[in-house]
Amino acid sequence: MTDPVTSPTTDDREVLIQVRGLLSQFGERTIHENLDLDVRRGEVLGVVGGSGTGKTVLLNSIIGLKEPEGGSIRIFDHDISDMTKEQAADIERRTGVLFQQGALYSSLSVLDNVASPLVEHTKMPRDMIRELAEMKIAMVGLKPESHHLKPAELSGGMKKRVGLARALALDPELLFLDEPTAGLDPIGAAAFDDLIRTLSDDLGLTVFMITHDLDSLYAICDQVAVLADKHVVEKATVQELERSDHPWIKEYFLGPRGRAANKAA
Ligand SMILES: Nc1ncnc2c1ncn2[C@@H]1O[C@H](COP(=O)(O)OP(=O)(O)OP(=O)(O)O)[C@@H](O)[C@H]1O
Repeated sequence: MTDPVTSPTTDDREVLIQVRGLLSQFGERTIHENLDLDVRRGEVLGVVGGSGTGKTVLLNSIIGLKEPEGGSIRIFDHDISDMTKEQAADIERRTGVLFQQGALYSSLSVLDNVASPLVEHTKMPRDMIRELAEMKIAMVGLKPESHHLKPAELSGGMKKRVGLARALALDPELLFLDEPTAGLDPIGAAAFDDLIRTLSDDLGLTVFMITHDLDSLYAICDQVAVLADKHVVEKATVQELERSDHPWIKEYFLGPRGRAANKAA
């Protein structure tokens, strides 16, 4: 089995996220126990696991929305349990998040949604904020006609793109995506995969992406972390995982859907 922490052993890129011995609980229920994970700069990491294995709880723990019951999490080399307000704000600025449901402000236009992190975190003049927001909207492939639309007037794919534009508003180094292609048709999902890969290549982004979408793993992920048995059982390339002996991984990659995704890749 591949060691989730040290694989690949020759990789000396900076570790942007380091999780050690994570313990996550809700009341009596333990979701994570002894979970270790490293995410290195420039990596596009897919996070997979059965439903309810704690992928979103892991994301929320890393970005500080859920306090761990034990273990440590370092992000940009800061221990998240021991940060000043300034350090926390700095990390927030360097991090973009696309939540599963997009989490757009329903009363704000597309332009104002994308501008909102710039308004909150910078002192830039209004004109400059507008210009930057327009740039991000173009970057995710949306036309200027979308600027004044409200979220209720957008398709699922457009909402995801607006959420992504907002996540990119502050030029983050690290991007978290929670099931970005869920709910998209296969063509929309493939287009979104391409967009994420292009952005990560062009901007040198490090990506932490929760997904159930095997096509996305094959299309864009350098590494895949598998959550099972309350921890990361393997972190490796998809090609390495195809040879894993772990029963869930075997079923996932070598079952009918896995074989189809492999063929298509
Ligand atoms: N706020 C909460 N209070 C109590 N239990 C919670 C809370 N948030 C999550 N859980 C539980 O933690 C477990 C892991 O949830 P999580 O959403 O991380 O799973 P997941 O792997 O992302 O699942 P899916 O693939 O279905 O989205 C689930 O059993 C869920 O019910």
